[in-house]
Amino acid sequence: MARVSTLATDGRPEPLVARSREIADPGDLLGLLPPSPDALAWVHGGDGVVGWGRAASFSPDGRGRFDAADDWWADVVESSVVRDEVELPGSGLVAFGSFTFADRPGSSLTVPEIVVGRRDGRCWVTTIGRSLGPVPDLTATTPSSPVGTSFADDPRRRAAWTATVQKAVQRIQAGGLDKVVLARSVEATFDEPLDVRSPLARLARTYPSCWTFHVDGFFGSTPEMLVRLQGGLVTSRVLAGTIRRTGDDARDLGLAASLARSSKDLEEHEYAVRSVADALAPHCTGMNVPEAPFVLHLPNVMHLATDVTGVLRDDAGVLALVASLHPSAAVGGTPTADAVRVIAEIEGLDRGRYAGPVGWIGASGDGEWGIGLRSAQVAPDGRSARLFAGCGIVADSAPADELAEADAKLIPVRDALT
Ligand SMILES: C=C(O[C@@H]1C=C(C(=O)O)C=C[C@H]1O)C(=O)O
Repeated sequence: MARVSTLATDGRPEPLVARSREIADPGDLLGLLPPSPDALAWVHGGDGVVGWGRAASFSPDGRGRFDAADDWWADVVESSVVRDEVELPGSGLVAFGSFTFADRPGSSLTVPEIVVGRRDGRCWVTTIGRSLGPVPDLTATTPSSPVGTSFADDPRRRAAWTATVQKAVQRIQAGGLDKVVLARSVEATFDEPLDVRSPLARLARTYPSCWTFHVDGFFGSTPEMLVRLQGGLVTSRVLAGTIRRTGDDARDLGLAASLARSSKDLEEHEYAVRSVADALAPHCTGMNVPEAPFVLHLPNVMHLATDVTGVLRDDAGVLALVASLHPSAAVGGTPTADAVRVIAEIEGLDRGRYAGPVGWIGASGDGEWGIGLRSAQVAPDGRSARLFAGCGIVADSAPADELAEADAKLIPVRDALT
């Protein structure tokens, strides 16, 4: 089932006209966003795309949501007229999107009316609509900081989650399962409706090596690239295996070395890399799957990381690759289908878009989709947000350590909201 919100009388998307023009550097991309829930963002180290307005949108749901989105996008592209004077990833016609983790309603693809992008020192603006629009005024505004944030994370909820982790450990020890990724959520409330541009700016400043995103109130800064397709090159950054930082650099280096030698973490990592490599293999030739991971250092945690690459050998667009990859073992478990069933049974949480794919697609089918981690979903009235974090549970996981790891993964959004 899917709902198309922009329809011509024949049931197809209305034709759009998109034009991208190079512009002088407009400054920080996130600073240009208007104070509106329509704001869309995907930025990484100052580069990326931001957008606003709604030229067209689509809300697919259920198991077929990726294929439905891919078909809708093909129709939009086919019926549109695109004049791209920039020809960089993210210029021309683009849609931003976010998909639910589970086969449920709540996913969306949105073609904005205005997109502003930056890549390697070049900047552009794209206007999208029923007819050719003028270049808008691009002025930065200062977002309002969150007011009166409080988090509901009492000892009872924390104990309930460690009991769930223990349950997962028992299920794994009983056989048939290697790993289950369990998540928890913490509700934040605010005295005034949240201006999401404020946490976005904080996240982008503090986590420049992550991808900072916002789609329909779902925001965060993810370190994990589910898949990027660019000019036939496929890339995925797989993360699994985590250690908390202490704030003492020398000690953290020692911890990074122990992470790279930890058989529990290496095994957990291997499951995740395998699931990505196996999902990409039918679409790729010349795949490179490094034998050993590197350690990715973030301000709050360190992860074992592997960049898997390949050359596209079929005509799949990035959404078809997303469909093959989701959910990876990094956010589901191993074997993934069984692990996802256990998650539905014991986690007791509607993940919504958390741990689902989030990113953008261009007219050629290229695009970038991260996994929606280190994230939160803002309520429609802006007065509360639900933060999410999860951990890969294996046979010898200790529930208290997993709780501490989940706390460390909540830090980016928590800090950005206070
Ligand atoms: C599930 C999350 O993170 C995932 C789980 C990891 C782990 O268990 O070590 C590491 C990175 C992510 O793939 C999260 O951040 O919520």
